[in-house]
Amino acid sequence: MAAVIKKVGVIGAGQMGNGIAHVAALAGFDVVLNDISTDRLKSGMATINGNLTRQVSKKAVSEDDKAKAMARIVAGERLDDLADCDLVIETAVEKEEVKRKIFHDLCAVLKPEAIVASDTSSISITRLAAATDRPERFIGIHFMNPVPLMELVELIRGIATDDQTFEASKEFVGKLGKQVAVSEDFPAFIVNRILLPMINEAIYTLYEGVGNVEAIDAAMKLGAHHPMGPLELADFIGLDTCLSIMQVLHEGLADSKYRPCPLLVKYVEAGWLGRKTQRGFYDYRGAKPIPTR
Ligand SMILES: CC(=O)CC(=O)SCCNC(=O)CCNC(=O)[C@H](O)C(C)(C)COP(=O)(O)OP(=O)(O)OC[C@H]1O[C@@H](n2cnc3c(N)ncnc32)[C@H](O)[C@@H]1OP(=O)(O)O
Ligand SMILES: NC(=O)C1=CN([C@@H]2O[C@H](COP(=O)(O)OP(=O)(O)OC[C@H]3O[C@@H](n4cnc5c(N)ncnc54)[C@H](OP(=O)(O)O)[C@@H]3O)[C@@H](O)[C@H]2O)C=CC1
Repeated sequence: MAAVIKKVGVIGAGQMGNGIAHVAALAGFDVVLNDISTDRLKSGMATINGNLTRQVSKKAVSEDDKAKAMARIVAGERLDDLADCDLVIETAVEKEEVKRKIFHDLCAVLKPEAIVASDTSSISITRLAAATDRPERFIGIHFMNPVPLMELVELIRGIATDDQTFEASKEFVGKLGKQVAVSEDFPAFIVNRILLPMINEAIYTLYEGVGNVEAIDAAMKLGAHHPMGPLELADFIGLDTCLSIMQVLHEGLADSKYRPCPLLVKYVEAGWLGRKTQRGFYDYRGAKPIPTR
């Protein structure tokens, strides 16, 4: 029988972490949101409040449900605050060494029967599971951005993930009102295996001067009916995350077709990570985004 999940811990209060806390609380789960930074925790809570307020104004959520959801989320600054969670989802930066350290420290305080999951965009679930004391209760639960709006969640089993963990995770995702796509544990899974090479190619198209930022985004929005242009989407995802995913694909599949575009590397080195730092392929500091190339 699948384990019963009532209390969910979320590690990392960035764009994915606050989105996951938002949808879990709205679905009736008790949530503990954790981050190493107190400021990030505060801004994560404020973002959830703002997004719920927007849903109330659109009549997608009632005032009462918003208040109940906010009351279900507790901000916890220490990993100890997650000790009695039934499921903990890690959504810290896309860096394997950071995630491995989190899992090591988390497992020391988390109740043994709890499930541990990662929202990683690309990193091997089997390898991350090996950094825990419970590889059989470890799984990839990969949400899409923006979490409150996107319908899909990928579920990725590591080599040791047991059936109870998979079933409990599937049931949890269903309770959030999302659809599951099951992916094998290959670099970047399904969505990012397809999406990120497209984004990387758009950056090469810019790098080689085939088109400027506006032309490339307009081409894919109007010519292929994508809701966002690939460069706008890269800024939305975060250029650091895009680069990490391309590096995992390049190293994991050892194929030069996944070589990260040098221009993407340059933007990340400049600290121009997209919307989250106010500058990427667009500059977001003014009233309207301005292309940076
Ligand atoms: C990198 C990875 O590992 C995996 C990934 O996630 S890859 C990224 C996947 N995501 C995508 O590809 C997103 C592509 N973009 C889109 O689908 C759309 O642009 C979008 C859904 C994000 C926004 O759509 P839009 O029509 O341009 O925006 P906008 O009009 O501002 O908002 C649409 C609605 O969403 C709501 N909304 C926007 N952001 C929201 C949020 N964070 N929370 C709640 N509601 C939100 C708005 O209130 C609005 O509601 P109504 O339709 O009721 O008016
Ligand atoms: N962006 C996207 O579109 C998607 C991203 N993902 C994945 O989700 C994860 C998070 O991405 P995203 O939310 O965009 O990134 P963000 O940069 O928005 O958020 C990451 C958060 O984790 C915090 N953090 C860093 N180290 C730790 C730690 N040791 N303990 C607790 N918190 C920590 C960061 O704090 P600080 O800034 O202070 O370092 C930050 O608040 C990544 O693995 C990413 O690949 C999955 C799906 C979509």
